[in-house]
Amino acid sequence: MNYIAEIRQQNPLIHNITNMVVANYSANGLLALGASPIMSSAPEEMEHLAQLCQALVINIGTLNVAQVEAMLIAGKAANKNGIPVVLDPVGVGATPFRRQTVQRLLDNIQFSAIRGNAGEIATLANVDWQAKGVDAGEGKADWHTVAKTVANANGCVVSISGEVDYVSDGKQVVTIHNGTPIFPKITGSGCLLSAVCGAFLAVEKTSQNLTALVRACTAYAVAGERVMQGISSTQTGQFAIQLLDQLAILDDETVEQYGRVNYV
Ligand SMILES: Nc1ncnc2c1ncn2[C@@H]1O[C@H](COP(=O)(O)OP(=O)(O)OP(=O)(O)O)[C@@H](O)[C@H]1O
Ligand SMILES: Cc1ncsc1CCO
Ligand SMILES: [Mg+2]
Repeated sequence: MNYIAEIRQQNPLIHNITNMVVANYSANGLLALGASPIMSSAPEEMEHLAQLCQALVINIGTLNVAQVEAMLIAGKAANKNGIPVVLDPVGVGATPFRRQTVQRLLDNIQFSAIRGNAGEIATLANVDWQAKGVDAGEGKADWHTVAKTVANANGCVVSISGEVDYVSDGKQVVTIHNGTPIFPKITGSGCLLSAVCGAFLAVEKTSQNLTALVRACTAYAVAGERVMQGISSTQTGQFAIQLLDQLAILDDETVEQYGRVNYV
């Protein structure tokens, strides 16, 4: 399937319950790609939004108690309506509140995909890890096993982003060897990727969630590589802006041509 063409044609509405750092950037990134964003965390309107939207993205970056209530209502309503739900467990290892909230979300919501950096997914797999706040941090793990384990434990697709991205549905593991080390130098690059995963899942009507996630992660990393053809590795501000520009002109053929994807 040509996911990007489908997104531009269908213009899916993506509901994001996200953090205050990245709300604007994520909304602009979804618009650039050809989807439509709506950002909302009001518990009062979660059920109504589930009637209107084609995907839900839950991001725990700047949690508060009211937002957790909204996430639970929205996630359950999305499940009832058959809308895909993505979880970005931002900084889940950092505090007990984040850990407990992610556990509640996983216990009450059936996610289609979980997308996080190495530290976040290592935490979900109970791997010993030195995360640094919301950043990936340091440690060693067998990522094939971690991706599979977390996918099987939660009955969904799991994507671990980093120098290599690992995507698994619990059976297969796919590695993606695209991207640029400047990505972690801008805040919210992973949060936007999770929103982009929501847009790809929104147009995937045959439950090929592994394929949708692989294509989303490949497309996004290729867009980043194309930005770096025109700027230097210290131009983080330009990178943030021009990533939006590249998402706006990216097409499925380019992703196919430049994607370095291994099915293991
Ligand atoms: N060292 C690297 N080399 C190449 N690509 C990278 C590298 N690190 C991250 N990426 C790419 O950056 C993108 C965002 O992933 P990253 O792991 O930085 O997210 P994140 O840590 O969740 O970000 P944030 O929490 O700031 O939103 C992905 O497409 C990933 O492939
Ligand atoms: C910096 C930061 N703090 C909470 S969320 C966030 C955005 C990157 O995940
Ligand atoms: Mg992140």
